[in-house]
Amino acid sequence: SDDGRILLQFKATLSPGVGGDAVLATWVDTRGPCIDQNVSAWAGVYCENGKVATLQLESMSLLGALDLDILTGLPSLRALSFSNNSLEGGIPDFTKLPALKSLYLSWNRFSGEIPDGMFSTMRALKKVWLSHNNFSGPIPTSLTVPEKLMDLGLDSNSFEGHLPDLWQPELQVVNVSYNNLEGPIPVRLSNMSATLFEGNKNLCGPPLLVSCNLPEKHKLAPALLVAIILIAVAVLLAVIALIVFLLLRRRNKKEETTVDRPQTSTNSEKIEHLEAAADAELGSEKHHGGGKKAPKKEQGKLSFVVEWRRKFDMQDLLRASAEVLGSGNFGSSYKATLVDGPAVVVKRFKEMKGVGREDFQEHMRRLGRLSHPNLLPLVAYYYKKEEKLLITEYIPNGSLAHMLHGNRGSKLPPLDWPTRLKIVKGVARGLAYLYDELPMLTVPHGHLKSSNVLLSSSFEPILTDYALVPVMKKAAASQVMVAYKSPECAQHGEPSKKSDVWSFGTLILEILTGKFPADHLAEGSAGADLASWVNTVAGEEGTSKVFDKNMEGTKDSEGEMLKLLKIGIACCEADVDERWEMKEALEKIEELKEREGGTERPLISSEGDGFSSKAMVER
Ligand SMILES: Nc1ncnc2c1ncn2[C@@H]1O[C@H](COP(=O)(O)OP(=O)(O)OP(=O)(O)O)[C@@H](O)[C@H]1O
Repeated sequence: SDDGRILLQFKATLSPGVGGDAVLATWVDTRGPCIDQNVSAWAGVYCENGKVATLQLESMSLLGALDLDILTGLPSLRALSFSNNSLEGGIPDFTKLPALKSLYLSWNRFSGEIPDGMFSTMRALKKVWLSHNNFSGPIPTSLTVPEKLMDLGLDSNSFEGHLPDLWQPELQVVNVSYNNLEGPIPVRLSNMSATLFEGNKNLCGPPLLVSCNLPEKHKLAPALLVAIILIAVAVLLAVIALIVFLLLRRRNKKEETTVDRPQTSTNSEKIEHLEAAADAELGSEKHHGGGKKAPKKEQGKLSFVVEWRRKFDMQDLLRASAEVLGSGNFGSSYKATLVDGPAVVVKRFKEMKGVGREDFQEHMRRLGRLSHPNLLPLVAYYYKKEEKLLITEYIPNGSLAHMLHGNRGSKLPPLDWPTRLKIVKGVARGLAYLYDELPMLTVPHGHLKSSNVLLSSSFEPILTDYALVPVMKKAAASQVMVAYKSPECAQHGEPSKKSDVWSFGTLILEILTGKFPADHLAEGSAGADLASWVNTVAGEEGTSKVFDKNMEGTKDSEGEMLKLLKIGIACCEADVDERWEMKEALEKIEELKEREGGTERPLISSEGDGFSSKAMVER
């Protein structure tokens, strides 16, 4: 095909580093990239209506300069991402692709000035991410031309001069932090979060706390100033009254829904949800008369992000025997055993309303590309405006939460020290991988807790529910993770790059003490987290009193256990600046050893181990 030929020419211009060549190895000239209307056989290439629409070549260690000229032969191309590579040279010339909607060049080594008029013909652009490069010079003023612009990331470069008024009606994020900008922040940008502007030595004015020292002649006459203040106060009061009114109304509504929906889902509820989804699917097909318009028809289908052993569709899921696994903060999970097939887990999300189809799809593809032994791979997703499902493999051994807290009275032996250490190491490796692969996310995991750590038959930990913050409603994202939530999230709702480190620290302490973090929150007062408990008990009664009494295999390993305890406490450092980075925590953990010369615990077989996933109760 034409698209295939062009992409192969483009491939010849790329130089991938270690690992990246595996992706490009799937680009081979047999049938071209778009095997079906909307499916591509080439990794990183996504098709719509049989034409290449998206190129997402992220984290492939691509080197050298980027030449986009060949891509002008792909008229349906709408999104380009080269994030997290080692590309260098000046900004690639994308102006010959005027239909582009998204351009991601973050986390590379691009440098030099960007021509001021470069964006003046790019009217379709919605997302422009140039963060974490070495761009310099002024911010191009033509960035005000794309009037649908929603996200603009210019942070962590060396842009200098004044910040132009980049305001646009659709603009949601404009991040210019960590540059060399100066002067006042344009008034229309002043209601955005201060973190988007920090790290510039000479930027001033709201939302930053630094006021601009205007020259004398610009200072306002005192009477005028008083009038302005009075008006501002009046407006503020009106806004507060409106917010209180809206909040009260929302709370009333919320109370109604909580009464309506009991915490634990029933099987019939699952059927209802899945049926609703399928109805919607069939409905849309009926509606569009057998699919004259292909993009509409695709809406109700499962989209696979990985080549899976056996493909299935919505109908197969409905025919599958189902079992409710639980209902968490994000939504409910069901185990569906496909007719003559494996079991999968269907997770239905309730807090993803309002996330656009393109954003959702783009992020799911990003997740589909991840591959690490300690991460549960995403298999497929289902997108409808009112219904979002994620499908993963079913892991029969249950979760760490279940092994640590749910096995009293059952025949399962408590986890011994070498197994606990193995779990901590695996979690650390999975997290570090997420940090490497998704540097564009502030919180790469975002939902780490013991019920989201599943265990393989050899007790290798498998993380789930990761990297979903970008597709959550903002309010929902900051509400979840109650017991593992870092102080900066709990108090200011401002997550940092180290927020996952806090959750990880809490998890380490949970693994060592056998205590459930939420039990400590229940005790009430501020600072009532697991780390504070550990600190208090260790101080008053000695560290040996902290460890889980049921933990075996600890002979001759007290020194190593104590080191891990200290690592857990260091990760739970309240001061974000003092707290370790993920990388540092991983390095320290890799150095730890289990007891030498001891006997290995017998492994529990993965089949018929006598506990049903139904019993996985969250306390
Ligand atoms: N792929 C899976 N295989 C086996 N068990 C799973 C799988 N995914 C989740 N579970 C288990 O099913 C139960 C419910 O999971 P779910 O993710 O819905 O809720 P949660 O993890 O308790 O809360 P949250 O929604 O906040 O993540 C948990 O005990 C979890 O360990």
